[in-house]
Amino acid sequence: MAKLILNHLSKTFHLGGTAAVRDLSLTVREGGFLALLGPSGCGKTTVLRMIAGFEQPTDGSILLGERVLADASEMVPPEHRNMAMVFQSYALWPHMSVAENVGYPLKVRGVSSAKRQAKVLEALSAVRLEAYADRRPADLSGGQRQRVALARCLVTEPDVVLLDEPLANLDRHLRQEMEETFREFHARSGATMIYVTHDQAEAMALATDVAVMSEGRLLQMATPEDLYARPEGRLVGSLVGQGAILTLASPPGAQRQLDWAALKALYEERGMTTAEVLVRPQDVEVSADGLPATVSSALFEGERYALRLTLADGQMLRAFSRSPAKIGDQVSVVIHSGWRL
Ligand SMILES: Nc1ncnc2c1ncn2[C@@H]1O[C@H](COP(=O)(O)OP(=O)(O)OP(=O)(O)O)[C@@H](O)[C@H]1O
Repeated sequence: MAKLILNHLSKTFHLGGTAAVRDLSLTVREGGFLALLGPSGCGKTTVLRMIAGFEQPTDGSILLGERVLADASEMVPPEHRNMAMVFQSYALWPHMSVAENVGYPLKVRGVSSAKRQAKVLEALSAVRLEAYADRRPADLSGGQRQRVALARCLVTEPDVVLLDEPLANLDRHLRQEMEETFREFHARSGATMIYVTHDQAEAMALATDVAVMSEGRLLQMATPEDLYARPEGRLVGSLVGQGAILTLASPPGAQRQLDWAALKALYEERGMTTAEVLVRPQDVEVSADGLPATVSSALFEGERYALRLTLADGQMLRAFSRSPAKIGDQVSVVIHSGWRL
């Protein structure tokens, strides 16, 4: 195994058309779990299909370690890349049992029946489906089918596992359960995984690294923690986690993490040049002596109220509150921390 390198990768489907992927460079470390995150149409699937070998780059190259998998002039066919792809639709054979489905890629490769059986059992136990070996896919739940698809990709011991929105068809409860399965699968297989999703919570929960894309470009790649705490630019800031973006007077210097004293001063200054500052709801304290605000919406979430607040100048903030609040309430807020985008 080795790291996967995307080097100035571009893809244009039609001559003279707009590029689906533009000059995208990133490295997925060996055994890493990368989520490709971005809105619909931003080019995530096209990146995944280029890595799998279903599309050829128009420009740039893809390398697995030292080995060039594809560039604009040549390309290693998908079956010679030792990668496995898991789709939303599972793509299981309905007429085969679970065990036969899982063992099929080995059968195609001419692996002996005894060896196949052992590998199939091992893969099924990795996704906790040993007891279902003789069932047909039609007799399984959506989550179980997805686990069969995962087991089928595990048997071939791929270097890289590619997942294209694999949980999109599942309900919320099952998604959480499957997230756990994916994490476990990643830990057990040691495979490098690349996971396409437009769901930021899913990307953050699963991956060791998240690459945020927009309009074919890579905006930022970082660990989930870093992406949340230090997003680069408005798009990443609004896509990852909850928060509100305030327009304040531009702070002097290059400092990006701003405390209450700085934020208050910048809010009141109304300078000529402005800066955008991301404020997370947990950094807003309601009922502390600070800026006057009006509650514009209050949503009871069980353990707390999620509030939208309107400041005196009309700007919006999000906050959490333990005590009940209702629309129209006048409050005072302190913003403990903000991140200059
Ligand atoms: N085979 C194709 N021929 C022409 N254009 C294509 C083709 N595949 C994708 N595109 C275009 O490339 C752009 C990126 O598509 P892609 O499917 O990679 O986006 P995505 O981020 O995966 O979106 P989604 O989340 O909706 O699947 C889109 O504008 C799409 O219309």
